[in-house]
Amino acid sequence: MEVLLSPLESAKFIAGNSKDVFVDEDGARRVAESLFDKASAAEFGLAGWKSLHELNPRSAGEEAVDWVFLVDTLNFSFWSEHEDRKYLVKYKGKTYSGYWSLCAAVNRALDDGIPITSASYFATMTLDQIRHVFRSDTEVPIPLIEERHRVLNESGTILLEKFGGSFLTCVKMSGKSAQKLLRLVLDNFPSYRDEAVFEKKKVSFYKRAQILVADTWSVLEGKGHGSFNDISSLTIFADYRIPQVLVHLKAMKYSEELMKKLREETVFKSGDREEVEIRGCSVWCCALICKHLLELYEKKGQDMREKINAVLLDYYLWDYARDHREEMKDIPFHRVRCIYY
Ligand SMILES: Nc1nc2c(c(CN[C@H]3C=C[C@H](O)[C@@H]3O)cn2[C@@H]2O[C@H](COP(=O)(O)O)[C@@H](O)[C@H]2O)c(=O)[nH]1
Repeated sequence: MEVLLSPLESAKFIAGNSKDVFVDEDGARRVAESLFDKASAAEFGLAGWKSLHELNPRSAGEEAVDWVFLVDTLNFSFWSEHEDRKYLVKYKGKTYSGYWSLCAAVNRALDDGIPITSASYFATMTLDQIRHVFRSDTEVPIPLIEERHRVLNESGTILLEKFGGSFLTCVKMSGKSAQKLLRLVLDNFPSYRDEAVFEKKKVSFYKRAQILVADTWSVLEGKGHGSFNDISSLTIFADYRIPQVLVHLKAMKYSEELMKKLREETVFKSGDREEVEIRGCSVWCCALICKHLLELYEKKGQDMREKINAVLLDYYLWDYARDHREEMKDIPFHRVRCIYY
């Protein structure tokens, strides 16, 4: 087996050999043009991570970084088999679904005095304690509860043994490099190794590892230990929502055969060709959108490389997908049960 390709190299290779998913270059350019005015607005920037999302930590201290590590260790697989029967968590008078239900459950536990973000606690949590912390306010439990138990015990034990129980220690070791922090996470935490084989090449997505680095950058407000000088080298995070919004915005297309399988709610396995093509083409499509956006600003004599990168584009598109659920209901998302996204 040859060398493992980086997420960006993987995306380019997959998009160049994909059979059922197509990146539409003109569509990507049109999306960039539609984002032109928004890209310089506040909600597109780093500050939006806190100002737009009430469940995210307000502070930028060690406990906020630990919150990010815990949440991103569990940041996977929130989709439900039936849209009308799903895992929901009520918190401070509001009902949260999907990814936000995870954050609501974590904040509910902290309010109840459960030190859920402390490695010394989650390293040895029992399955029953996990069931209690992530209990649902419907009859539908959080998906993959046993896997969540396993990855929490595993990650907590490693954080204790190698980093004194604090993810901030790991961040400090990265020397303000996003790529070094990404490498530290991948080398030490097995559940973050999100890889596949495509056309006999080893490809990578590293969705949770990259979003962990991005959320660390965000919670530290791009300052101090979080002032990563290479944050623009990250790709978007290949989940199951970004592909949906890219198809909705006509920057990406599926073959008829694939669309039929998605509409039939086929459950794919992690590493299936269709899944790898959907994820890889999404990453490549967003790399093109970023490139076009920067070129549009350059034509206006503006260097926006500090303001526009795949992380901020991803956050914007993910929030867009959340806010336009109704308009996007005819675009199916791909279903995989896994711990990677
Ligand atoms: N590409 C990308 N995927 C993301 C996120 C987030 C939340 N993070 C940020 C959001 C606000 C704050 O700024 C957080 O930093 C969750 N997901 C993924 O989505 C899926 C859940 O979707 P739904 O079932 O609709 O809740 C699941 O695979 C989950 O892993 C992101 O930002 N980008």
